[in-house]
Amino acid sequence: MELSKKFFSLPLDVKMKYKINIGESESNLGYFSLGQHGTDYKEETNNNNKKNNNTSKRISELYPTKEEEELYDIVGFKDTCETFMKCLNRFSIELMGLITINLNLPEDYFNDLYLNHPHFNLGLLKYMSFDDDGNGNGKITKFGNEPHCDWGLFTLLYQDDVGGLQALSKSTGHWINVKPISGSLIFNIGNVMEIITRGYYISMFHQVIYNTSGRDRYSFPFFFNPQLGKPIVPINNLETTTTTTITKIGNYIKDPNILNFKGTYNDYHNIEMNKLFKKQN
Ligand SMILES: O=C(O)CCC(=O)C(=O)O
Ligand SMILES: [Fe+2]
Repeated sequence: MELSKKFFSLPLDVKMKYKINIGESESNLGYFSLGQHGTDYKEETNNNNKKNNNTSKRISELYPTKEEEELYDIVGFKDTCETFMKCLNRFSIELMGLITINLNLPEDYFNDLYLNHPHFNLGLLKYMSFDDDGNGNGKITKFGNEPHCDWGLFTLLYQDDVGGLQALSKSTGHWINVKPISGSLIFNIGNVMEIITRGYYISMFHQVIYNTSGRDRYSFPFFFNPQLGKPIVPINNLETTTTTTITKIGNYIKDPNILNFKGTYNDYHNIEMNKLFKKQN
């Protein structure tokens, strides 16, 4: 937490050295400055396990070098991010095991499909606190993070104690505050989990409200996804009771035919990336 606060307090020109490179294959990696997200009022940097799976085509560095860590007083930044990702990856694999139990599948069901080389991303997010109320022309136009569903299998999210994350209740259609609980992680189902379980688990619309709390908010989402080249394979013989009912909130459209998706995780990732860039252009 302290290192991430220090990272975000570096001068903008330093942070921009690690900026996202739109057009690269993994263009969601790196640093996004405030204002680069349309109506989202957040700063963000994303790292993944590219060193471990050797699939990254990213050219520029994602992290400050050792010398830069010394220079900017953020010694341990890269190591801490990598250790955190390693622990969350191990925990995610355990969670996939628990999911097999819940679905009455053999315990090793997901091993070859998704768990040999999972693709994961760690986001470090800062939602700066603003003085205005976020309203324009009487309606809310500003968000911390616009309503959306996460894309992959699931997300594990650490949030500080400021608050602002909300999840959409399917039964009432109202936003519910996801109150910070010290020492906890939030488990959030993503779209790919909905596809492979044929809607047994449904991905959750969530948003972060525009921060006017008087304190900057920090959160660390860890996105756990299948390997990019692996096909998304729906589980046979799974009795499903529900299907996606809510498909559009704000600017985010969740494909109403999501359960018919066929292709690799990379194909799915590209569909979502294209939606994101279309929205931003
Ligand atoms: O900051 C948060 O609490 C949520 C972040 C989030 O939803 C995301 O990055 O996908
Ligand atoms: Fe999210």
